[in-house]
Amino acid sequence: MTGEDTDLSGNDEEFDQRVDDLLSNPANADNSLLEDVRWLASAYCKLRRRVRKISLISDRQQTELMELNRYLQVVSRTDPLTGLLNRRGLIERFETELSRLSRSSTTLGVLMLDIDHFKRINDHYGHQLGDEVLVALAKLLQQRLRTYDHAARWGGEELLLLLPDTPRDGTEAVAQQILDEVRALRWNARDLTVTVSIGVTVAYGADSLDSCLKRADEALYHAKRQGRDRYALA
Ligand SMILES: Nc1nc2c(ncn2[C@@H]2O[C@H](COP(=O)(O)OP(=O)(O)OP(=O)(O)O)[C@@H](O)[C@H]2O)c(=O)[nH]1
Repeated sequence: MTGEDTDLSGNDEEFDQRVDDLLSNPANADNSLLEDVRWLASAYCKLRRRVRKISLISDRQQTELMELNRYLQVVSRTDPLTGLLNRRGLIERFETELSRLSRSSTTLGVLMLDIDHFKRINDHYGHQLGDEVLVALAKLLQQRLRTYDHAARWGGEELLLLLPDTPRDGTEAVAQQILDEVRALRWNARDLTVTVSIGVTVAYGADSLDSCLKRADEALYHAKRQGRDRYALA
């Protein structure tokens, strides 16, 4: 067969042009292979379209997969009732903050907060109001804290707050403000007053997660023992 060049590799436009040239060349008019070339060129075009479609789909699937992954990352670290971080989410943030501390001279305020007599609230006003109390406290904390603070539901009625770059007096001031703001909240059940107790500690340098949690827990225990609706320091 006569053609300037029988190498059909290269880009798509070039390929199409070469096939056209081959087919329209009068010297090839009687060539018995012409039909085969026409058929192959058409099959190749169809194949090309399919490959394009498949790669578009796989790009879209990849984007969807990445979005799903991001969503799962958030959901698996969020408490469904309050929208705060869950324990897993907070542990990750805590470890990041502690590793930052080990390379700086700043301090990290840690507050472990527990609703006082929550069992009585549930028993007296019902579990649904108990849930409402948890949601309202979470909202108060989210509004109260700075954007780079971290708030989590640590357990049933226990919340944990991390205040990066916050010294002891600043951490105590936040604890006192939270106590006052929670006490001032008003509820649909008018005779209900909710208070919290807070265990406060401050992490420095090479502090470990376990030791911070232990101190915050001990401090919380003291706050409860000393009469609740207060913070204690460890
Ligand atoms: N409504 C509701 N209650 C919960 C939830 N998680 C835990 N609780 C309840 O919280 C109560 C905690 O009770 P306790 O550990 O005895 O503590 P408390 O009554 O708050 O007493 P103090 O901590 O000593 O002041 C239990 O009755 C749990 O059932 C929740 O998601 N929603």
